Amino acid sequence: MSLSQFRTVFKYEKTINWFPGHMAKGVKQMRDQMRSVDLIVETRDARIPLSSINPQFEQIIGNKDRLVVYNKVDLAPPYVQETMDRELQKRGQQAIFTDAMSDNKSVKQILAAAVERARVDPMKFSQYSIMVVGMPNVGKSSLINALRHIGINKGKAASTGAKPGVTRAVSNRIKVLQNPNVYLVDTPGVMMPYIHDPETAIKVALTGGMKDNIADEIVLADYLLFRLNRLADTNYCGVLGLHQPTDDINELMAALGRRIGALRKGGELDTDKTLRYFLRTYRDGMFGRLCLDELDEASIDEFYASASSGHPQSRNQEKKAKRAAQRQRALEKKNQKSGHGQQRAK
Ligand SMILES: Nc1nc2c(ncn2[C@@H]2O[C@H](COP(=O)(O)OP(=O)(O)OP(=O)(O)O)[C@@H](O)[C@H]2O)c(=O)[nH]1
Repeated sequence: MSLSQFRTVFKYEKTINWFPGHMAKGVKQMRDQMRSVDLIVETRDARIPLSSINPQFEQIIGNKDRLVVYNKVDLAPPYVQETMDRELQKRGQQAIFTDAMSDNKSVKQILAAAVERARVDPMKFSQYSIMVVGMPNVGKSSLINALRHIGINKGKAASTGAKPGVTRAVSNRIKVLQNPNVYLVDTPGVMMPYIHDPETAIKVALTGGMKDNIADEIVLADYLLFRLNRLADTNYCGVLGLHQPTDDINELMAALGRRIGALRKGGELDTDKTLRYFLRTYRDGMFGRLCLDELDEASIDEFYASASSGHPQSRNQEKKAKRAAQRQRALEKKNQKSGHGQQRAK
């Protein structure tokens, strides 16, 4: 079968939601501290320039001065920068594109923007405060560490990690520059309380924005395969050692499992190991620089139109989301308690 005969739509109806207690608490802390902050750096993931926009931040940020930072540009194709720069300008927003891990020059632009603003107001010169917000795992803490290193040549101040949800509370102020004195506040990654579009949730999970056990990994892998084929990007065949592109995730798993030797006793395929390998290969950027969102003008306009209408959430969905969040919090509390209990019993 050739690429032109492959699926053109991805059928999946279930939405995936992840809004644990620390996020609800984080939102409250952000709101409480908003008044003492001069600038919001809203961080997004350049691989999913639209899906990493959390409309909840609109309510939190309000009219505060905002800088949009698209991080992880090293993993996204260059057209993301051109397109989103133009689209944000149209909407009166300033965007900066960064690679927090290996491009200090890109990160420095955030300091330059802060200095420019602090200079305008002498009152702010001695103390200019920035709050860094964004969805989980977009690289907020990595950016803060990079800024601190560039600004005052000091080491890590914020914990980072490949898994989402490393930062669990709003941090104390972290100094990143002297004269003007610029301080940053790190915040926990915040997900939308309810993601109404299943595809958006899959993209966020695929790029590492949700805990792995929240989403069904086979669905993530199947979606990734679908996207790679839709992009007509068959680079994955070479990377994974496949003879030809396929539209069938089970076929891909079987071939890949054999190739990497992910087999259980008796020669049965170790699906979990193979899935993890496939997802990790993508997340490490081995398939090339890919954008999972459609960035044609019509899709972008549609996204903003739907976002500005408040992503209509039915009363039922709203109630469902609240109940899911409550259940998640209760489960976390229970796990914490049983964890303490086990520690005491040791
Ligand atoms: N390739 C690439 N990886 C990055 C970049 N920035 C951060 N990372 C990686 O992305 C992962 C998440 O980074 P963090 O800085 O912990 O993300 P965070 O937004 O603070 O995460 P939460 O604690 O979930 O809010 C880590 O494995 C980082 O090494 C980047 O610009 N490029």
